[in-house]
Amino acid sequence: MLRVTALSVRFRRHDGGHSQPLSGLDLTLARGEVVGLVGGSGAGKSLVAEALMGLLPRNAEVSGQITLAGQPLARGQLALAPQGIDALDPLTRLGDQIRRFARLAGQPPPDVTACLARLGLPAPAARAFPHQLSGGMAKRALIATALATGAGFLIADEPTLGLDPETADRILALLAGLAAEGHGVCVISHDLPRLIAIAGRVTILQEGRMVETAQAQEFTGGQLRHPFSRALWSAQTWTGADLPC
Ligand SMILES: Nc1ncnc2c1ncn2[C@@H]1O[C@H](COP(=O)(O)OP(=O)(O)OP(=O)(O)O)[C@@H](O)[C@H]1O
Repeated sequence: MLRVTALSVRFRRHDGGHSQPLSGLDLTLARGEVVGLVGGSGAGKSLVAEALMGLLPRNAEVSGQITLAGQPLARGQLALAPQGIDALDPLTRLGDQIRRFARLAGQPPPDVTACLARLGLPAPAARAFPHQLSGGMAKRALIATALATGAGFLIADEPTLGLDPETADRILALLAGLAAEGHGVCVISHDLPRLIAIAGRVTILQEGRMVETAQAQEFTGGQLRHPFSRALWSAQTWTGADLPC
């Protein structure tokens, strides 16, 4: 079980002050499950991912506990498929990027074709540069590079952003499949209706603070406890049916 307790992030500013965009986040993630992380823009979702991965800049102060099976989380146990496809190296073919991720994580050379096929990507994609991939292929390529590390836990940051509904569904089904294979998968998303189709629990962030963690069925069952959670849900499921013509 990956356990995050009281995770906070503070940035020191040049003027000697500081900002604190994340305070007191608690999160658990077990192998075999998908957990969602949602919130408005700027709520701190990507910060959570970057803090867990140790990717924040030097002026960041991260506090809280991050443990896996009771021990401090070690390098290589958690992988991130970042939000932006610019995280892919624009000058390196995808197959070589997958090999590089595996090598840097101390893994044996991967079967690139199998890595691609696992994400529904065709074998020729191994020879493609990132600019030659569609948005949906690039999102899957980011997941492929993360999986090449061999980590048992994965964070996918906005894996469906900007994709058509069919491709978004396919990517979320892939992530659910990874959980079914035994990964622990945390999905950061703005797309709550799609997210609750695969996530057992969803943690809701508002302006850097966790307002609640709800079971997926609490969204559809009208049982959300916090007003912000209810507002987030109704904003995404509003159909416009009550709009006067
Ligand atoms: N390096 C940094 N220095 C200072 N503040 C930062 C830094 N990185 C992020 N922040 C701040 O942290 C807050 C949360 O940012 P974050 O990227 O985590 O939001 P988010 O919830 O992922 O938003 P979005 O859904 O728009 O991607 C923002 O106010 C942002 O300005």
